[in-house]
Parts: sequence; structure tokens; C-alpha cells
Amino acid sequence: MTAAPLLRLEDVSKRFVKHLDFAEKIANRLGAHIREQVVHAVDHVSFDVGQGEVVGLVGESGCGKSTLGRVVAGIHPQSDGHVYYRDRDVAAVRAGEGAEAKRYALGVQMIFQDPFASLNPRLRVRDIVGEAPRVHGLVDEGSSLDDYVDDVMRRVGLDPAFKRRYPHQFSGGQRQRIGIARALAVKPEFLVCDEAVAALDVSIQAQVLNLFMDLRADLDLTYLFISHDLSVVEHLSDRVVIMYLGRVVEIAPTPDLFAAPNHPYTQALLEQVPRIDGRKKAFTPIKGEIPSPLDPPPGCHFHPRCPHAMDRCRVERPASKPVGAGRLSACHLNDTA
Ligand SMILES: Nc1ncnc2c1ncn2[C@@H]1O[C@H](COP(=O)(O)OP(=O)(O)OP(=O)(O)O)[C@@H](O)[C@H]1O
Repeated sequence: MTAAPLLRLEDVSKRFVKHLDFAEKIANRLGAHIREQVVHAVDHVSFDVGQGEVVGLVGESGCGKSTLGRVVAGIHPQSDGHVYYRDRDVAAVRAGEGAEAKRYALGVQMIFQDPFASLNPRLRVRDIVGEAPRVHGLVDEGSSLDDYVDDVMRRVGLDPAFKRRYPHQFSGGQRQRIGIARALAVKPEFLVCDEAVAALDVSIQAQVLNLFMDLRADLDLTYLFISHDLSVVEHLSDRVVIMYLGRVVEIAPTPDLFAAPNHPYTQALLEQVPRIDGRKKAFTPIKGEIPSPLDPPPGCHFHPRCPHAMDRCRVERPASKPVGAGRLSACHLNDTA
């Protein structure tokens, strides 16, 4: 990576405590010894994202992608570790509550999978898009909020003539464009897109992915693009970060990752990607169930599903080590090669 990091994650962890439900509390009164459990949703994650870069964050459901995205966007505080933005520790910046905190809060925006759930159904598009710029005084003196909203709508391919409509009056793809417009309206520099096209039909997905790329070029945006689907990030990302059960297992420039995946988990994920070169591979689901993050396997979390697992993998967590230019992988096999 050549660009200076805009975002840097250093040993970031996020734990959630799963509190006892009513039945479990009753059972405890009757003598059971059920204890609160801790989910290690994100487990010592480190990587950076350069200014103007698109980093794809990929892994199966429950591996902690959304949680990490929310930590980056400042929605969840991390339990441990540091998040640096423009080389400033975000925890300190946010505690300050001054102009720098506001710059971070507006500068890093999140776009969600389900625009319908994230858009207030009682607000017209004009207010959904215009509310934050109005509150934060982002509209230049001498121009109107309506003009501001019209500009943002045009930028995402929405006709401003429809700004008095409500979200339910739009299609799924258009609603996602409203979500993108709402994020862009505060002039962000970093977008965290969490499964932002997963709910859309394939043809609409392609249009929205193109929009993201156009916006990147026009506005010099940086992206953390979260998806369970490697094929979604293939044409979009400069680099890909692969997560498994809360941990990063591999980081690589996108072409290198697709040409020669290093980690057995990445190899298994790639086996599932339908290729567009006509030589469509047979669909081979990854062997075994994803273990529970409440009780992850010791050693390498992937070892119960790994075809190459060795004794060491069952007891020792593999460190992330360089495996080529700009590449890291956390697999004991690399020590035996
Ligand atoms: N607020 C929360 N409270 C308790 N546990 C949580 C919370 N948010 C996430 N988790 C747990 O953390 C783990 C990681 O969840 P997360 O949603 O980050 O994964 P994901 O990879 O984004 O999966 P998906 O694509 O299914 O959302 C899961 O076991 C999930 O149940």
C-alpha cells in the first residue's frame, strides 16, 4: 500500500456479554450454575486503510464483520486496542467533543444492508437527506437546503423531483441510493458499507456497485466494504481482509488473493465463488459448521474445518506473518513450507 493510512486498527477487540435470560435466572435460583457468557466478536484485529483505498472485509455470517464496521464508524466502542484516524487515537478524539470529534463523526459514515430499516418511514427524502447538513450547518450561506439536497440526490442518480416522497414509494435500489445520499450529505471521507448490496437483485447490485466506484473517483472517498461474498468485493477492492470467528486470517492485494489464496479458509471461500470465465467451478461448501463464537475452538479457530490441520493448529494460535509483498496470513502451514 502506498497511500498514508487514513484508518489504522491496532489490536482491536470487541466483546459482548450475553446476559442471562429470564429462564436461565430462574434455573439459577433452582440451583443451576449458568454463567453469563462472553462473545469475542472481534479478537485482536490489526490492519490499516489508506487514503482513497477500498478495502474489502469478507467472512461468513457471525465472524464479526459488522461489529468491526461499527467500531470503525464509532457506533460501538472497542473493548481493547486502538483505532487511529489520521494518526489520532479516536477514543481521545471522541472524548474531546470538539471540532475534531465532529469531524470524525461526520467524516466516517456507515451504509447499511437494509435501507428500509435504516430510513425513517415518516420522513420525506428531502428531510432524510437534508436533516444532518441543516443541523451541522453544512449548507453554504446564500444557497438553500433544497438546492443542497437536489445536488446530493443527483449525485447518487435520484431525480430531485421525487424529494417529497417517502421511502416506501421507492424501489429497493432507489432506497439504497437514498441511504447513500444521506451518508454523502455530510461530506464524509470514509464510508463503511455493511453488506450494502446484499439485499438487492443482482442487476441492481451491479448498478449500486458502479455508483460506489463513481463516487470514489469523484469525491476521493475511502471505503471499508463489508461483504460475506468474495465476488462482490473482487472488482471493487484494492485489498481484501478475510475474517474468521473474530480474527483476521489473511490480508492481500485483491488480484494476489484471487490468484493464489494463502490461508486454507480463503482457499475454501474462493472455491465457493462462481467464476465468470465460463469454467464455472462446482459449488463446494466449506466442510463443517461455523463454531460458536461463545466457545471458539482453541489454537487456530479454523482447525476443525481445515483439511490441512496439524497437531499444532489445535493448540497454538497462528500469528499473522508476511507471505509476500503486502500480504499477511495467519497459518502454521507457512512455517513448515
Ligand atoms: N449487540 C450484540 N450483543 C451481543 N452479541 C452480539 C452483538 N452484536 C453482535 N454480536 C455477536 O457477535 C458475533 C459477530 O456478529 P457480527 O454481526 O459482527 O458478525 P457478521 O460477520 O457481521 O455476521 P452477519 O453478516 O450475520 O451480521 C455474533 O456471534 C453475534 O451474535
